[in-house]
Amino acid sequence: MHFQHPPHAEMKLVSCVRGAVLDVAVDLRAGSATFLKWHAQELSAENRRALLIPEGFAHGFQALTSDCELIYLHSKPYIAGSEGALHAKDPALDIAWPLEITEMSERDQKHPYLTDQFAGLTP
Ligand SMILES: Cc1cn([C@H]2C[C@H](O)[C@@H](COP(=O)(O)OP(=O)(O)O[C@H]3O[C@@H](C)C(=O)[C@@H](O)[C@H]3O)O2)c(=O)[nH]c1=O
Repeated sequence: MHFQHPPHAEMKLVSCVRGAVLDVAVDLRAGSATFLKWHAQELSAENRRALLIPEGFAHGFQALTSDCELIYLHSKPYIAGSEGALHAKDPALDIAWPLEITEMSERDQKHPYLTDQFAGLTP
């Protein structure tokens, strides 16, 4: 589940042009009524939906077919040093992934679980 820390927080518009994914956004905004809650939306070439993910949210997805292609439009440039991430299986998020997670990048497997110290992102 990826995001960029402020002041490089970005908005993303995600669509799936081949296959299907479950696309998930997690609210990381400090003080938000939906802090650490997630929202999932199936995006597919068939349903032609797109998900707009605001600044202050983490984003990730699970492939539902083996042939997915996604397009992301980002509102800010990629800044390597400002990357942040949550673990997709973090119990504090309890994301209901529809399939067993069988593949994850080495980098994404290493993200630590959240602790009580995480107070959220402030713009
Ligand atoms: C995202 C990105 C990565 N990179 C580099 C960093 C790294 O060395 C390599 C692979 O990066 P990542 O492992 O972050 O790639 P990836 O896991 O595909 O990252 C993406 O995940 C999804 C969920 C998102 O929401 C995207 O915004 C992006 O964070 O590419 C760029 O040079 N430019 C970029 O815009």
